[in-house]
Amino acid sequence: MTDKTFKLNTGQDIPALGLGTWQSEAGQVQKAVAHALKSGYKLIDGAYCYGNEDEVGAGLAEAFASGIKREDIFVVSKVWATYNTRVELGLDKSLKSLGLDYVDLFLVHWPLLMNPEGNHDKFPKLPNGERDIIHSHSHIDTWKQMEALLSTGKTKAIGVSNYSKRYLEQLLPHAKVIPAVNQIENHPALPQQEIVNLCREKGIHIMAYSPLGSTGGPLFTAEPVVKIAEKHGVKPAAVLLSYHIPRGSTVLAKSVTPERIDENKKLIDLDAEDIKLLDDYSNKLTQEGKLQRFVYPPFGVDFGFPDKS
Ligand SMILES: NC(=O)C1=CN([C@@H]2O[C@H](COP(=O)(O)OP(=O)(O)OC[C@H]3O[C@@H](n4cnc5c(N)ncnc54)[C@H](OP(=O)(O)O)[C@@H]3O)[C@@H](O)[C@H]2O)C=CC1
Ligand SMILES: O=C[C@H](O)[C@@H](O)[C@@H](O)[C@H](O)C(=O)O
Repeated sequence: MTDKTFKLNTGQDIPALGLGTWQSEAGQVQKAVAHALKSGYKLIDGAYCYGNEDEVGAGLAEAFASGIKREDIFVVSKVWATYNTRVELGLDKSLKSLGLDYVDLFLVHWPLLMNPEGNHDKFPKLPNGERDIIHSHSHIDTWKQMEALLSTGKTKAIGVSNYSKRYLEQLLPHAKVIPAVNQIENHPALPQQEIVNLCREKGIHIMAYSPLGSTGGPLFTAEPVVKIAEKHGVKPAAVLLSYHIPRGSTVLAKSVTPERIDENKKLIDLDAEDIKLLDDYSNKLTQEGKLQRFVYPPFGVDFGFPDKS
């Protein structure tokens, strides 16, 4: 599955499968990135916020030294929320850590501004312990800065992350460049179909994050996932990752474990019966108000996600 790609609205090919690096510890992530690239992965998803782009960069360098070419891989980074009024500076910092002169895709990580002059580079806090957010900032102004990045050559494409339908509808009338991507949490327990449908209509590619349910893979025991895995003789991870391919989405799987990095490449073709089983499960959770969102940082901001609004 590592050779399958989708087309972005920029004309670029984006791999269907990528290695995630959130919470990948320094000391492990270099090896994970190098191992993934040497074993055929073509996409690495990172972010300034993850605090490990130096090690990701060391992994890239290791892969390049083994003969992998820069132009054959797709590197993603994201501007962190304290840099949403300084996106080029954010990108420069990521590029320096990664040891690259461009990324293939640069995303707005979250559509809000945390105080750039606050008491911490990434997570400024107020005296009461809440995150220090500049509520008067418009995410549309961040997007205008993102658009200006394209002429610098430091990124081939720009996109967003954690954008709800409501936020996309605010942004799109003001966008000179339609985001190439919206990276969102997506799995059968959080299909976010209204966002996926709008993105499809507007030509915005979905990158699905936390496909296994994030840390520890809590979705491995979901009933339809187990059933489909047994039917195909694969592990639940293969079902959860494969779910995204017929949806036309790129899927990001994080692992620092070489055996799992290898295992996660082995996606399967889900048949119509499997897809119906997973869709029925999603619909049931939606109707019962039991959707599961695993990544919802304590920003204290209403991002417009129906399960959280
Ligand atoms: N834009 C955004 O705001 C966000 C983006 N992301 C991106 O998406 C990526 C993936 O999402 P993430 O939240 O990390 O979680 P995932 O859903 O990818 O799950 C990762 C967890 O599953 C474990 N795991 C991986 N493969 C297997 C396997 N085959 N069998 C058993 N366990 C397995 C990993 O363990 P181990 O590593 O120990 O092997 C880790 O604990 C992130 O790393 C990041 O790049 C994620 C969240 C938010
Ligand atoms: O990409 C992964 C997530 O969005 C992560 O960057 C955030 O959850 C961050 O740790 C936070 O606490 O705000």
